[in-house]
Amino acid sequence: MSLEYQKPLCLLTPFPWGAVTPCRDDIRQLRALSLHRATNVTYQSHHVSRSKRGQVMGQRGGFRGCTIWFTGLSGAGKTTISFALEELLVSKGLPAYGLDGDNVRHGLNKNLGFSPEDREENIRRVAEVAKLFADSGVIALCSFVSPYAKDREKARKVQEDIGLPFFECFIDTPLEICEQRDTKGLYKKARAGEIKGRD
Ligand SMILES: Nc1ncnc2c1ncn2[C@@H]1O[C@H](COP(=O)(O)OS(=O)(=O)O)[C@@H](OP(=O)(O)O)[C@H]1O
Ligand SMILES: Nc1ncnc2c1ncn2[C@@H]1O[C@H](COP(=O)(O)OP(=O)(O)O)[C@@H](O)[C@H]1O
Repeated sequence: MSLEYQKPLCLLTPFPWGAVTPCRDDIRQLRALSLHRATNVTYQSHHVSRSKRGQVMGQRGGFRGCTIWFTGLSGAGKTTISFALEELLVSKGLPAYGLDGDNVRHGLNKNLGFSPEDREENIRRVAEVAKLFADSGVIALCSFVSPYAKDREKARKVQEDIGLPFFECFIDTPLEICEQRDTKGLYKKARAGEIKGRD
């Protein structure tokens, strides 16, 4: 498959000393290119079926793989609920794993910030990871602000396209309550103009 751009990378902004830095449109194009960089790759089928995996996962037998996706404001209670559910499921012999925004951003996604583009990429990667967990028979519990419906819909599609259930759960805590909690001091910083939605 060839990947050619209709539009050339023409919007480079020169620095006074002659170096160039890509502008936002260029970054979008570069990112789109980097997301589809590999060519000549062929999907390799596994020899183990989901039901076989289900037989060896957990103490309860049967395939349980799915994704439960918690979305909501910072401070809404996503992590609390997700990790409590993880504990409950594991205590009942059901394999579960909590993938949390703060944690994933320390590792896999530590090169991403909070611009709309970075949030989109954050959710795309996590959806792919959750798909692998779910396909292996684990209940993937994802707790991410994931503010954009289109990104959550893509995450759902990634799972449902291969027959894995996906449950979206909106933690509907009002902004005023989240701001009162402000466990990380982010709302205070945002009100003070120290951080913006993109920072
Ligand atoms: N600007 C800004 N906006 C939102 N969140 C911020 C920001 N800066 C840092 N943080 C911290 O990062 C956590 C959110 O990461 P996510 O990966 O869930 O965000 S997103 O889904 O990509 O929007 C979020 O975690 P939670 O508070 O648990 O939601 C914050 O601790
Ligand atoms: N249902 C709840 N009722 C009251 N406080 C809660 C509830 N869920 C979470 N909290 C508290 O709110 C704060 C933020 O919760 P957290 O799970 O970290 O939110 P998020 O992951 O959405 O940012 C924590 O101090 C937590 O103890």
